[in-house]
Amino acid sequence: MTVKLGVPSKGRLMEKTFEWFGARGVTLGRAGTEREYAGLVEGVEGVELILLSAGEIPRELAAGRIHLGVTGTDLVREKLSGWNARLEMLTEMGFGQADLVIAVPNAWVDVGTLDDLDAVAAAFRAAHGFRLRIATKYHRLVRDFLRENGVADYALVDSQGATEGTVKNESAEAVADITSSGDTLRANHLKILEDGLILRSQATLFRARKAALDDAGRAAMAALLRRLRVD
Ligand SMILES: Nc1ncnc2c1ncn2[C@@H]1O[C@H](COP(=O)(O)OP(=O)(O)OP(=O)(O)O)[C@@H](O)[C@H]1O
Ligand SMILES: O=P(O)(O)OC[C@H]1O[C@H](OP(=O)(O)OP(=O)(O)O)[C@H](O)[C@@H]1O
Repeated sequence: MTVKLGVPSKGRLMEKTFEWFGARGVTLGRAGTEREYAGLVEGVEGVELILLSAGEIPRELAAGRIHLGVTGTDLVREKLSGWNARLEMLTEMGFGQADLVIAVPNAWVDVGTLDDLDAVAAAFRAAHGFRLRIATKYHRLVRDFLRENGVADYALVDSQGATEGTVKNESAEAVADITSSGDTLRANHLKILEDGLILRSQATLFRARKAALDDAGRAAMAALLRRLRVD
């Protein structure tokens, strides 16, 4: 039985993951064209590369359909309740660093903290007859964070991309999204609340606790982890 390794299928996470494995003597690559999601592995026996959306990797690991997977800690925490019981974090990989934050328009000069947001949210509802909208794709993490911080009078609006644009487009008043350099927030005239950091994330190698392996698979897993120096 081969060890199934799930890696993001595109963009910076895929490229950096290939580099990270390459630096440890394991060559990962695409088989065929850019649109083909089969992978190649060289330098270690018995390992199969599966290219997947970064957002699907947590669930594939939890279901035991892949044995190892690379994705952001933000996506694992968002997609899996009780993630720790289902996945084991093997190593942080030192790239894909990003912060999940709550941001509001720069023009809201009186709003700098979550308490201010809470106050504005109540006033907003009274004035407009609907709740202040926060656009995000991180529903679980944002709801938990706002509940813990006593902010209740809001509605989440689902946004699967270009989230910072929702304020200008008037489909939300605030956003909860990933920021790295801060360029996207600045370009969209948004500021992070002083206590608005929900979590810090980076690309991480995870192992599925549930995925079964036979003797040959266990030997391949041990050899791979030795090579990656995470055993
Ligand atoms: N600007 C950024 N800099 C560094 N890491 C980032 C940045 N934006 C997102 N990430 C991280 O990259 C990972 C993948 O992000 P995202 O879900 O946006 O990927 P995607 O390319 O849209 O993937 P999918 O195929 O799932 O749609 C997440 O863990 C996220 O934290
Ligand atoms: O702080 P910055 O360095 O500007 O990076 C942050 C941006 O990067 C990500 O978007 P991505 O490019 O992955 O596109 P998306 O909108 O489809 O998520 C994230 O959603 C932010 O929009």
